[in-house]
Amino acid sequence: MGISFSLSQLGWKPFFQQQLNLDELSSYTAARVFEQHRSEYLVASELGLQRITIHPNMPKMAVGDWLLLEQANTPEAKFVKQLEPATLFSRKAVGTRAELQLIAANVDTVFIVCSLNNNFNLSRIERYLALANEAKVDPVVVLTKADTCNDVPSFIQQVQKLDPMLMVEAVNSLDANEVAKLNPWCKQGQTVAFMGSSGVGKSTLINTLLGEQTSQTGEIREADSKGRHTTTARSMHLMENGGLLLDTPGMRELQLSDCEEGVNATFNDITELAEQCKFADCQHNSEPGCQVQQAISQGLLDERRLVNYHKLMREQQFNAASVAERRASDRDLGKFYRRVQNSVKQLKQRG
Ligand SMILES: Nc1nc2c(ncn2[C@@H]2O[C@H](COP(=O)(O)OP(=O)(O)OP(=O)(O)O)[C@@H](O)[C@H]2O)c(=O)[nH]1
Ligand SMILES: [Zn+2]
Repeated sequence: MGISFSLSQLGWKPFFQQQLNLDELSSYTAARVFEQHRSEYLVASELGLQRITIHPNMPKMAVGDWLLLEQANTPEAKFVKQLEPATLFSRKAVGTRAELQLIAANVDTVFIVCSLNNNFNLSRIERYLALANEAKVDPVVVLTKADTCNDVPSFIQQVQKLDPMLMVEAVNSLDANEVAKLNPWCKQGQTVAFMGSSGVGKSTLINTLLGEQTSQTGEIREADSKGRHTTTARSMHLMENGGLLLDTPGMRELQLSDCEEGVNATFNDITELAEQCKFADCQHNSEPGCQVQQAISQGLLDERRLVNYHKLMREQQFNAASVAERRASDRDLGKFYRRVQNSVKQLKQRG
């Protein structure tokens, strides 16, 4: 097992402690999922890193999840139960069965990465904010490639206008001194993850945040994993200043689906105005007494923001509905098969 961790290093919080009774606290070991593979999880606990084989009767877990182990210090370590996650990124699987795919659990902060070049896009940032809000994870907008931009403050201001409480930082991801601006969210026991479109500099940022630690954790895992490959697609890493960095490709492909709450939270300026509209079902188009339109005409609200609010709302509804439809059509197909089987049976019985 080699390396060992303290519970606080691993991100243990009162929220998890409260889920356990005294008996469980004394008999079992709490462990956190660091890597997810097809047939096993790599988990970390006070006893170190170890592999847990996935059994069909185990609940589905994601990187970042907490679980309890029995006899954790033996090769027979047994999964006892999964703890309820404090936050969760999930998505509806595309396919015949409408399954919920768990992407990342117990993330404290998500860095919404956007570069300061022609890729800069406020509506895209709002989309990521909706996902973060739905997952109940605190967002921080990280504007990368600040070194290539000659008017950084104006971009920061534009993002800040989306929400005066929003955290925004501009960095050159290649410069560790600048990336240190993110340290307040990367302290011991804090878990961070990343969202952002391709090429904005997520990998660069991640490498800078991991610093020297990349190779160190790599070596530890190599020694531990009996020669298996050290890097993995879905994994957590320790950062130089003690935080945990969660990097999984699923985060990069997250879609808006069934996240009305997250969208509304992102646009709470609009939803608050909407409460004052004359008509309860106001669509904020050209209805009389529309407070949203009034705010736009007074220059208090960006029309782009209203357009994007409608767009994201429709998108999440559409994705959620198509999942429900898939589920319904699956059921119909199931019924059809059963009908056919029954009539075959009846025919056989008669024959
Ligand atoms: N000048 C400058 N270049 C950067 C910065 N961040 C990233 N880059 C460069 O931008 C390019 C893309 O960065 P990546 O880190 O690969 O981007 P990514 O978001 O991980 O992209 P995917 O792997 O496609 O998801 C690379 O050539 C980086 O060196 C920055 O802050 N300043
Ligand atoms: Zn209205």
